[in-house]
Amino acid sequence: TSYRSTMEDPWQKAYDFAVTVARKAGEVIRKAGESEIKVSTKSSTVDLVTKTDERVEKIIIGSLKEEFGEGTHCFIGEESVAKGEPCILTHKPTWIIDPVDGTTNFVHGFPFVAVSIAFAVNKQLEFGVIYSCLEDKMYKARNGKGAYCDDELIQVSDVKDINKSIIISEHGTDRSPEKVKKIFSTMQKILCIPVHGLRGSGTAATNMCLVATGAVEAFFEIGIHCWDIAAGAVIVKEAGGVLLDVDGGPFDLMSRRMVSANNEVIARRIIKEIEIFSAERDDAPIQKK
Ligand SMILES: O=P([O-])([O-])O[C@@H]1[C@H](O)[C@H](O)[C@@H](O)[C@H](O)[C@H]1O
Ligand SMILES: [Mg+2]
Repeated sequence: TSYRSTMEDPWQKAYDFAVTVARKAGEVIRKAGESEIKVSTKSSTVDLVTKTDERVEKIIIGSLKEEFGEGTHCFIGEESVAKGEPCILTHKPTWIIDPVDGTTNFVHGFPFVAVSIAFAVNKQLEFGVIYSCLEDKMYKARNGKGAYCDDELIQVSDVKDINKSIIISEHGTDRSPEKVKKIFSTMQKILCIPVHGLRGSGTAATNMCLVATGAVEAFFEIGIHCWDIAAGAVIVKEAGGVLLDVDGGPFDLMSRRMVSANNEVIARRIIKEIEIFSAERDDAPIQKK
């Protein structure tokens, strides 16, 4: 019976629903990109936000609340947190949402923009859905059940030789000279290992899908947020990849930093070159004004 299957697989319905909502959200973003986009800024003059980010987050969270009930599920959404909602992962079923990952791309018409929806229970990520809406590619993965792009199983690359790899990194939105210097110093060292190439799509979510499909060997960044990487973390892991902290320790979703790679050999080789700088944790206590 459906009751029994629900009991055996309690989050399948949520997973399927997330895919539907992500597709719907992506359609809204695609349409919005066809007309004029009004841009505001957040943490810095290059940290962009648009009405579409806010509208799409409302659509996603609204649909999820309607389906799963307000009190029982928690929500961490990029634009809700920007407006002062808490960003703390508890044991409760929690949705982690980036309505528009790659807002700068969206504003400029650079063709990589993604909707990222992840779901965690007991602080463990259960599934992740990333809809790369301009390419019309639906990436998804459930814990223990493999990773897919448009219903085809995906796998990380089997390259172990760093000299034969492509690595992705991003610059983020903090442009303080000391941090930018470390970012470029790291990139220079990696480029000169040498690797085949350095890339960046402008969205962390899409970057992680590129690791998952084997198009690149690794993606790392300091300064990202949990909503940029939560869905991607499940997709990379289920595609056979690994996640680590930039210091080689275990991956921590709220730490604002991460290395995702096809295997541990590549991950640890990259980690050797990373110049770490500080980024305040996503779950740091909000400072009283
Ligand atoms: O602001 P947003 O476009 O949702 O997310 C950004 C993108 O993922 C970008 O690739 C990464 O470099 C930034 O750190 C993120 O903030
Ligand atoms: Mg983002």
